[in-house]
Amino acid sequence: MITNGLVPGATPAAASGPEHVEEPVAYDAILLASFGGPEGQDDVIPFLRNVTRGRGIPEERLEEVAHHYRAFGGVSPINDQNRELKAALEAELARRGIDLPVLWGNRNWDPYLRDALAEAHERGFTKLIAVGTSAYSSYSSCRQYREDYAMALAETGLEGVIQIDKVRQFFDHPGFVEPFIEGTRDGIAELEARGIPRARIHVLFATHSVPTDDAVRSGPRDRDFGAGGAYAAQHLAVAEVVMREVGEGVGWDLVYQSRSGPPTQPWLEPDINDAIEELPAKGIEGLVIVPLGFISDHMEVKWDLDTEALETAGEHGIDAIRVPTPGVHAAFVSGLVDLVLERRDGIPTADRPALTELGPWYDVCRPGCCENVRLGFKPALAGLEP
Ligand SMILES: CC1=C(CCC(=O)O)c2cc3nc(cc4[nH]c(cc5[nH]c(cc1n2)c(C)c5CCC(=O)O)c(CCC(=O)O)c4C)C(CCC(=O)O)=C3C
Ligand SMILES: [Fe+2]
Repeated sequence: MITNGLVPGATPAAASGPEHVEEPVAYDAILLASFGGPEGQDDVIPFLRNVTRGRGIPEERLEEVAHHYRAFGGVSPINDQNRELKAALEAELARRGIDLPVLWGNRNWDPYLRDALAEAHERGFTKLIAVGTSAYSSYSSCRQYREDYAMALAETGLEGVIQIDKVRQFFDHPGFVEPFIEGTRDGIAELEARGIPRARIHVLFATHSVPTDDAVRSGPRDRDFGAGGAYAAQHLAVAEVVMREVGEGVGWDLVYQSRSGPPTQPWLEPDINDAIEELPAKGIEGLVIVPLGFISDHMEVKWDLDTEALETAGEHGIDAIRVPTPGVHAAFVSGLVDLVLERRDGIPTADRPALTELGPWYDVCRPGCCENVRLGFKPALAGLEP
């Protein structure tokens, strides 16, 4: 258990992290913002059209993804997971005596962000703090949320009436990382208990692939994070923290999953299945898959990892374990509440917990953060433009 907000031996809020804190704001409510997913077979195609409108996703890819949802009765697990997260946040807020209602709205399916804003307006709320179910920086995980907040305000005519701020990207917040540390420790221990020595165990940290064009533009325009941009750098930094804590003598890599888009468009690689195929030649017998890019066990986890990647491992004679996502882990829920409070109270950067030298991340995104050149410029909240 992390007690002081920092993993022992990990880097505290580093002087090199961004110095960027906003004034305190008396928020009226929390806006839990998520992706959304279908809740029955009839929703599958309309949902996929919502997600991919204007994106140039090939028809075959849509059919393939529709099949994943169909295999689960047309119901994405993500909605129930968000209902549970909302209830857990409410319970934690009540436990701490904090009077902040939680509203829930999605980018791509019912209940939509615009529904949550309409409810906020009815209840007389004018200052919302958004908590997105997305920890890292990239167009899909940062800017697209901010564009959709702006669009939902425009759709409801509430521009200038309701203010929406967001908590920082929380990839290196202890509440998000601790469940992965625990899961990785347990996964390695379980494989050892099955008789596999540490030298023959490998850890693959899995996250969603994104177009390399998006990856290089992730994070602020004026900071250089290397080839995969802030997106890859943040994942690598968090994976290093996890391995430093519990991975002594065990090898690891960062790998990608759920690639979409036309085959001509480069996306981040290697794919997790390709990486698994290489493991037997390296003498690996046991594999721990850490879904580092994800908050809950939604379809990308249930299908791409639990169905496909575990099958690939089995085909190659590798004993594999997929560790849990943060879900409603107590540390994660309480960390999200801490993120809201640090923002509400304007806690200085130096007092904000962050386990990597990249953070604590910005309250307000810097100019050009997480741009998408393919889709062009769209207005976004909670960032400094242009
Ligand atoms: C970085 C990232 C995250 C992690 C951050 C975060 O969590 O926000 C994420 C999460 C998710 N992605 C999800 C579902 C989908 N993503 C798609 C398409 C895409 N994802 C992309 C990126 C990401 N996606 C990208 C670059 C595309 C190409 C189209 C585009 O440029 O936007 C498509 C269309 C079909 C396809 O192309 O695969 C679907 C159905 C669900 C819901 C799962 C459920 O229902 O349980 C979740 C949580
Ligand atoms: Fe996605």
